[in-house]
Amino acid sequence: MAPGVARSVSVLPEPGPALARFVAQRAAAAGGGRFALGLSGGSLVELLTRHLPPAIAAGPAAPARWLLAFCDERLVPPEHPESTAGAYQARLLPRLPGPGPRVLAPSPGLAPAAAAADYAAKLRQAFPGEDVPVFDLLVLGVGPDGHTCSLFPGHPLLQEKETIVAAITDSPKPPPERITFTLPVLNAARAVVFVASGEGKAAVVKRILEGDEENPLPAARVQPHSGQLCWILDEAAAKELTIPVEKHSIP
Ligand SMILES: O=C1O[C@H](COP(=O)(O)O)[C@@H](O)[C@H](O)[C@H]1O
Repeated sequence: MAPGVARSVSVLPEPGPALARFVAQRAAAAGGGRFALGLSGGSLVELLTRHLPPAIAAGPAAPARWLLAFCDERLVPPEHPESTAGAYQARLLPRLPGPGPRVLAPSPGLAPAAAAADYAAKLRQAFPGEDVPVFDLLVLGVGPDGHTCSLFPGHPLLQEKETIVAAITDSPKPPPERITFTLPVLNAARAVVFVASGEGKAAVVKRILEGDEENPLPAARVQPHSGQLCWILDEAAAKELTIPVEKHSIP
């Protein structure tokens, strides 16, 4: 792990409520200012849809002050079941207290390169004066192969240092056409929280958190330059770890 990165690993019977509390706490800490939040898709959609609304209702975090963006998106119509933005807009947003967040979503119906350029332009407009958008919190998942967002092992996009949003047309995980935040955006965040559940993630979680690989997996390359890095795991995903972990608590 990169020196200077403050990392915590929490293991809980059910990560959902802990993740929701973490998001709510970071949002409340933004006080009266904007809270820039990036969400990933996959299993996180259901987790956040179920647990974030009650966590927000219980505290001072006001979604009206949020800027909500998506860390990656599959290039399918918004109503398609694989659309991350479509899933959150249909399932989570209606359950947040109004008025809801300002949402930055990729424009549908564009070819991959145009979709990436369009979303990057939206981000630059939302983060004026920042060469790389600095999110207050990015919520990331990790695939069994170690991918995060739509950054996949061995893919040239891992070397991308200039663009903030990139297009991929050969995703090994369907659908093939996607756009994704690049590592500069992920590593500029003030806080990053990874969530992984299930035995199927145990081996890759061990590789990421305990390995010291010459060619690190995408999720292992997320080392926020000056931010906080947290992992929230269930017991099955953590079962191969030998490093010290926080049991039943989040930072
Ligand atoms: O395809 C994707 O996969 C990752 C991991 O998903 P999970 O269901 O294994 O948690 C997800 O974080 C990303 O947003 C998505 O596009």
